[in-house]
Amino acid sequence: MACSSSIIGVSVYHKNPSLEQLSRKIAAPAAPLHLPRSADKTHFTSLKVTSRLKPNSSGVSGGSAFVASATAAPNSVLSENAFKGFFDEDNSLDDSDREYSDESENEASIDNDAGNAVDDDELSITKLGLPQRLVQSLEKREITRLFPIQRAVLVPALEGRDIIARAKTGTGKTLAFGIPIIKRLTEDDEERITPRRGQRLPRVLVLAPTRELAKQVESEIKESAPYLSTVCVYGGVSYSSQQNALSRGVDVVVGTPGRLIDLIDSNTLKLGEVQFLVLDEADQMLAVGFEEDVEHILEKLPSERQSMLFSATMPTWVKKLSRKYLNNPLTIDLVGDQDEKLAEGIKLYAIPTTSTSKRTILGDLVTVYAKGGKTIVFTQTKRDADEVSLALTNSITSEALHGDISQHQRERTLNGFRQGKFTVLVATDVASRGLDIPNVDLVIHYELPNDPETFVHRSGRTGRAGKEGSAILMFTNSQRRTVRSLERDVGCKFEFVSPPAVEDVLEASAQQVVATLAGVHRESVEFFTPTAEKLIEEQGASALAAALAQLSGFSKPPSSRSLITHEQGWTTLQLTRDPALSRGFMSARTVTGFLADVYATAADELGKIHIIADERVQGAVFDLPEEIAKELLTKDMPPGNTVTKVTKLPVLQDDGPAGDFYGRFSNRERSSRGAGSRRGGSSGSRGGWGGGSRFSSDDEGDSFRRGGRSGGSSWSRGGGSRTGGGGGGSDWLIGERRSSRTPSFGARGGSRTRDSRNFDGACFNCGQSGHRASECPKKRDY
Ligand SMILES: Nc1ncnc2c1ncn2[C@@H]1O[C@H](COP(=O)(O)OP(=O)(O)OP(=O)(O)O)[C@@H](O)[C@H]1O
Repeated sequence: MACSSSIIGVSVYHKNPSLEQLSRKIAAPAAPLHLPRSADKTHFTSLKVTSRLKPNSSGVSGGSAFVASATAAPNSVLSENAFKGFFDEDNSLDDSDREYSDESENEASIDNDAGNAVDDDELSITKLGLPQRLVQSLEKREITRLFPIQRAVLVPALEGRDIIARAKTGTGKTLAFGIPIIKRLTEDDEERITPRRGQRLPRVLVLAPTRELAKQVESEIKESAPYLSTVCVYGGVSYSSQQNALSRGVDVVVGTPGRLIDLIDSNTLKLGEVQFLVLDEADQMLAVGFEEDVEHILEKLPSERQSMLFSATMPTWVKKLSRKYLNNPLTIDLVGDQDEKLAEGIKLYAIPTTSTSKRTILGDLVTVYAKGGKTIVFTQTKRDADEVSLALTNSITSEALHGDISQHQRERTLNGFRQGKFTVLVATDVASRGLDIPNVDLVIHYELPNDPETFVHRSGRTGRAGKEGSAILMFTNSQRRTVRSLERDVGCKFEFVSPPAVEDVLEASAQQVVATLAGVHRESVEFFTPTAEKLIEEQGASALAAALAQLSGFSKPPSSRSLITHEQGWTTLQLTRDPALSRGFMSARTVTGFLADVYATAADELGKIHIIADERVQGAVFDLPEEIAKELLTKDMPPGNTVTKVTKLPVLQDDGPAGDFYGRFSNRERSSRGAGSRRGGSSGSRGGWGGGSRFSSDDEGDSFRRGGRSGGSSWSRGGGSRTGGGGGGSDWLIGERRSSRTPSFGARGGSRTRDSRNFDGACFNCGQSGHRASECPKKRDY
């Protein structure tokens, strides 16, 4: 688990000045506190809990609300922006708070770590006094025990309290409000002498920021209480079916603000009997510009009602909304101020890329990390979502989802994804909030999210309901600092990894193919068995290997790929020198000089160079075109020098330039894009890996190799620069400087004169400047 887990508290506070004061002011009876055992493991590692028992007016057995003090978090921006100081402007408990607080007869603090027994039964839905019909439908869905947020909300909700709540993604917030509301409606109906029939008006209104979320809430409520009439209304589809459904009589209306207003204003939706209001993802309402609409709707609701607001953060508008429209709300915060904001079970990786290489490696990430399961890739723009999805489709089934896609198509796409008709959904942040798609194994942040909350919500599409998943953040060097702040803000740690090596992709592909074999029909297997037996007899295991390669899409061997630039057709090699046999320090120039002496063609074709950070190692990694790298590896090396092919990059010096580096050099970086002539390597039918078309780089320009190198990235040695002097200054800028100073050596493909008169670099052999190692007076025999 990449994210560290620390204290998670359940904070229940009235207009509280601080959690500590709260602990004193809202004290609790010394009643046994029942916390979920599972919560101990998965949601709470350390919990300072104060419990408070209300008279059992709720009808819930063992009805205890719990109050916990989470230790203040100095480092959590998310929390700070969210709930911290929510009630700062009103630091004292008002009369109603006191009244509520005083209802307790006993007061006690219970330290859960001190060993309070947790009663498993407490969370069992059969022990909560819920209506039998509700219990049955929940059990049918394999929901047998409450999740912590559901447990925390249940009692105060049943007591009629207004509630503001926050919990991590995928932890069951929908049923947190759903269960108490359904219980109240169900019991209300059961107690009626004359049943509500015909044109009954809605008793519950749920507001959601997106159509997808609204539909999801609708289906969660419908599945839990099929006997209630639940209608979902949202824009982008015709009014008539929604109008008809409302006119037939309804118990619960779930909707997005725009369409709700239309229906209210046309008098189709009447809110006069609404008893429960739920605002789901309230902060997101603000983000998508629904503030006015939401307020307009809230104004139309009966003042006698119970309101519950779920929000990940507490921007000013949401605070204002709570003050204006909620009645003395109880705040339940299961995230806490100093903890990681991500659900447990989400493993986090970060991968350094460039804007070009991310396209190249995306498919491989999906292959290696999702292992054939479902993946959601998040992009910043709709255009990117379309393009990335299209490019992926060459090798992996994929669809795009964003706001420009028609509502019908969005639903079709989501259904197809849910049903596993395709495995990769490429989406903008329209899908980052609330979407509950079971068994998403991998989330890829193709672009950095705009803020920590978005990161949490995107990542939270995996690892839901206690399951495991992975999230990968792709970032460029200029974004390295942002990644670090993200770690601080979210309270998590990334595992920094390199893009998958060719071998990893092959292995993962093979495993996926093998997994699919189990699904081949027995009769088909029988039909092919004689041929298989004959093949095995003739060719042994290689026949099966060939079949696996073909099925994996690798009928031809894939070309290698640079570990530095991720460019196809390049190989990354490592040069290591024995310090006892060499002088001076390793620099880019050293590499150039070394190659010039050992294999001049390699020096000509040299790509990027990085020096290894470990000071005990005199070494560098560098890129060469695949064939030239192979050739170099056959050459005799001078004593004390080793050249090897690397599959994983060592830690490199100056691993990332300062944040403004790409600002200054961004044009150069862009001009160096493209796989150029190395594209179209030798990959098989897989559609691009190595063949350049898994993510064809055509649209990215073509300048890197041919002629473009000298103007390439400032991280690359410019074309032909090997003979340039470039004394002093950063190694990384050498190529560029030299190519302008010594043009005769710059143009690749042109005649390359090895003229020592122009050599002002250092000798690889003795370290003196002005001559090459081959001309070194102290030349060793090798
Ligand atoms: N008590 C439970 N036991 C088992 N599964 C549950 C339970 N409660 C909810 N679930 C399931 O967990 C999944 C996540 O629930 P839900 O979508 O309500 O989470 P959420 O907290 O609203 O997530 P998000 O913050 O991403 O919107 C759903 O598939 C839901 O059916």
